[in-house]
Formats: sequence, structure tokens, C-alpha cells
Amino acid sequence: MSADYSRELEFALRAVSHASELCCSVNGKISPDVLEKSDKSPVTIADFGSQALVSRILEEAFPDDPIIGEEDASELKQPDQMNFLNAIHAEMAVLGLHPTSEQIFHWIDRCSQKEYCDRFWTLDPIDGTKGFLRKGQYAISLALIVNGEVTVAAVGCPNLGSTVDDVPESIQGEVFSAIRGQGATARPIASLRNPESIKVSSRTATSEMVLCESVESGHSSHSHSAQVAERLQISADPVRLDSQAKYCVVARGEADIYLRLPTRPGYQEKIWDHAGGVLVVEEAGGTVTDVTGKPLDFRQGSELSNNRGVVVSNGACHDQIIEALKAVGVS
Ligand SMILES: Nc1ncnc2c1ncn2[C@@H]1O[C@H](COP(=O)(O)O)[C@@H](OP(=O)(O)O)[C@H]1O
Ligand SMILES: [Mg+2]
Ligand SMILES: [Mg+2]
Ligand SMILES: [Mg+2]
Repeated sequence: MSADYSRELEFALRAVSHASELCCSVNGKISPDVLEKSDKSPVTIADFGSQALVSRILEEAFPDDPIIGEEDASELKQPDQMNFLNAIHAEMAVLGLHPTSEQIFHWIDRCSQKEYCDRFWTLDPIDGTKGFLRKGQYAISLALIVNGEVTVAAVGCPNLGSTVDDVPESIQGEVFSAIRGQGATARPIASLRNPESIKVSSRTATSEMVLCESVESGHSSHSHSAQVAERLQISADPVRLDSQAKYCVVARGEADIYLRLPTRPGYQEKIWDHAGGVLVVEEAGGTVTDVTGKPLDFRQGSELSNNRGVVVSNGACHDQIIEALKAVGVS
């Protein structure tokens, strides 16, 4: 008999919904506090707050499960970051939580696991921090990996309305979720009620397809994707979106292709940037591989070190994309 993951999904949804409340509160402010990480990427009080909240809920429900998450609390512990830490306390208080600073550090640092094991969660507390800062798309992405397979996923997209052009005014976005083998659903992130089944598009003619990619050309090569689009005779302009919202729009059939093409040698994709989105797309009937057509390997710790780039599609055109990538010299 296969294992029942309904409890895992229930807590994952609750954790993502709770974290999205904090993210929306911070996102509503004119300009949230931002720190620069050692790799020069931005991190906000919402990234830390979201990671702490999800970690807290998982610790209570599944105390033995390790978590591989994006953030750690080392910056926050610096004496010159007191204002930043106080801002996190203030956001938690809005949600009725009054933890000590030590508790916040503990929750965040519980997600600092790096090693692969048979069962673990991976968390991106805000995927698309740059999108969050420009009040565009971002996602809270949580996934459970069992024996190397993404098994449960909940990807909250607080700024994603019923279409990509329709940005909701308050917390009205959707959370996309899946249990392996049971299909994918979308439901309102605020209520978590009335899940609706989602499916990838049934389009087969590549000339009619919609391709999406990162807003940031530093995260995915826009010039290579334009060459692929030309080969596939795609006429529509690419839709540029931050975060795993791209996986979600492919999963619900609004777009047909999501390309993430390497911009520089040496960058390894991180598991938290993909795990949740991968399961949602696969369970909606789509296909996810790297640029060579290999499945993503989630057994390598925090990085997808056996893969290069990511190709997501409705399935119908996947082989054609892989061929086109070879023809334009990406693989
Ligand atoms: N050179 C690079 N190539 C691919 N992805 C990169 C990258 N540098 C940073 N990223 C990742 O791109 C993610 C955002 O993706 P997107 O462009 O699709 O919104 C970032 O997640 P965070 O925002 O969680 O840090 C970060 O992990
Ligand atoms: Mg990310
Ligand atoms: Mg992030
Ligand atoms: Mg980041």
C-alpha cells in the first residue's frame, strides 16, 4: 500500500498560507528593509520571517524531518542588524506571535541542513525576492522529498491572480499543490478551501505556444530562449515573470513552456528554486527536465549538481525543445 501524505499536505498548505500573510503584510509597505547577502543577492525581513514561520509549523508537526532551506540567521545575529531583527518581531506580532529572538534564530537555522537524506523538506521562503521587491510575482515554495522524489508540494503565489496580468490587491493569490500520483490543484491562499484541479494546456502546435522565462536575464539567458522560440516558430513575445509562478502558469495551462537556460558556467540550480514547482507541473500532466532532457536529480543535497538549466513544458513539445536547445548550442 502506498503511504498517505494527506497530513503532510495539510501542514504544508497551512505553513505556506501563514507565511504568505507575513509576506503580504511586508509587501504592502512602501519599501521593505533589504540586506545584501554575500553573493550580492537581496534578502528582506519577509524572507527571514517566512522561513521562520514555515519552520515553526514543520517543527511542531514533523519534528524529525530535516529542512533544506535557502536562508540562515547568521546575518540577523550581527549586533548592527538590530533594527532588521526588530522589524521581523513587529511583523510576527501582527500575526499574534511574540517569539524571542533566540526562537526566531532557531526556526530559521533549523532549515540549514545541506545533506541529502531519505526524507526531507526543502523551502524557499520567498522565491523571486527581486520580484517581491518590485511588487511583481514571488512564491513561497515548500516540498517534501522522499527517496529522491518530490512527493508533496505547496507553492503559494500571493500576487498571482486568475491570469498573469491580473495582480490581486490584497491576499487573494493562489496556492498550487500536489501529492505525487494524485494530480495538482489550485486554491485561494487565504482560505485554503475549494481546491480546483489544474491541467497543463493541450496545445500541440509550437507556433501557438506561450513561453515564459525569468524577468532577470542574469538568471536565464534571454538570447538563447529567443533562438529556441524562433526555431519552434513561436510568434508571441515571451512572458517574463519572477519566481516559481512560472511553473504554476504552465501547470494551469496559461503558458506552455518555461525555460531556464544557464547564463554562466559554474552556477548550480538550487533545489528550493524548483522542487515545489516540478511536482505541481508533473501532476498537472507536464514534463520537467534539464536542458539535455535528463530528469532533475534531487539526491545531491541543496544543489541540482547533476543537471544544467531547466526545461518545463506541457509535455507535447518537450522533445522539440530539447532538440532546439542542442541546435542553438545550449546543450
Ligand atoms: N545565475 C543564476 N542562474 C539561475 N538562477 C539564479 C542565478 N542567480 C540567482 N538565481 C536564483 O534565481 C531565483 C529567482 O528566479 P527567477 O528569476 O525565476 O525569479 C533566485 O531565488 P531567490 O529569489 O529565492 O533568491 C536565485 O536562487
Ligand atoms: Mg529562489
Ligand atoms: Mg528565496
Ligand atoms: Mg535569495
